[in-house]
Amino acid sequence: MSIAFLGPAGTFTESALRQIEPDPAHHLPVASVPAALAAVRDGRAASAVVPIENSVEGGVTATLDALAEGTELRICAEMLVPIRFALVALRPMELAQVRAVATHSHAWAQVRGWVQENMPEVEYIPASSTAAGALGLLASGESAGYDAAICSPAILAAHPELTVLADDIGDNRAAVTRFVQVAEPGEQLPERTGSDRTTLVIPLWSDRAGALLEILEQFSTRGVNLSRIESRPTGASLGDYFFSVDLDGHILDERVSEAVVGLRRICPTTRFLGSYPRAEQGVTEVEGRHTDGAFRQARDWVQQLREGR
Ligand SMILES: O=C(O)C(=O)C[C@]1(C(=O)O)C=C[C@@H](O)C=C1
Repeated sequence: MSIAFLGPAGTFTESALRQIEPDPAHHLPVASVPAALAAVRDGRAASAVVPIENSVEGGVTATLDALAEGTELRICAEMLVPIRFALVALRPMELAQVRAVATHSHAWAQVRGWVQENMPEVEYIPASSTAAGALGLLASGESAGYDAAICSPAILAAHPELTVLADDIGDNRAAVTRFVQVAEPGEQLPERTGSDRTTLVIPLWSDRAGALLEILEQFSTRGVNLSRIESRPTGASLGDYFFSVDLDGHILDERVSEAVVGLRRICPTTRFLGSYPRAEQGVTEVEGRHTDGAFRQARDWVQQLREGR
């Protein structure tokens, strides 16, 4: 079965997808992140690849929100894609001649400085993806409603008829986006590698003082490092938030499972979105008192006490 992704071909998401499935015959392009997750939920796709975090813009809110609601899905893999943007048009033109430019909102946010400096008067036209903006130019020409698009230079391989007006225009040249592959729960958990990530959704169950501290303590007392924590409105009412959290470690690590038990006791609607290998190389450092062995030893000791020994 195919893998759904934010299409069309030529998006950064497609570059991420190619890392795990190079054959386009197995790719199912869709128009949005919620549509990609819906394709998994209704069985049209075996899994989906969606962006989750950008090193410049932070969490991809469309993904965080769509994973936090609806039936539970599980992240089973992650991929990193270096982000480089090109400004393309149908013909060579001066930057001053460009009146409107289309791209994805996340891409727009990452070229703001360059645009301000080089095309301060240009109008921004939102597109469902970077590739959709570029292909819209090719499909509709002058009547597209814009005369340039900001997209991945990868699109030029399939569409050499596009003219590059400017390349490498990102405000941060080291920008990277992290993508995740998401499937239905029920598949086996990805194996523990020693360099894993776990993603959780934690609805803030109370707005009393110290509620967030109580959540964080579950992790800190077990030596679990959080690599991302973001609050998102649930949409139910003002002040009603959930936290989207990434932590270093696997649910099969004792320190992580103990932290999740503690969390679930104080926040019974905590959602587990999966444990999966980190894309970056390296091993998660764990202090002696937080290793699996230390947890087991302490538990065995308590067990003996409970047995009256
Ligand atoms: O529009 C695309 O090409 C995408 O794959 C989406 C997306 C995103 O949503 O962040 C992916 C990476 C870039 O940071 C910009 C846009």
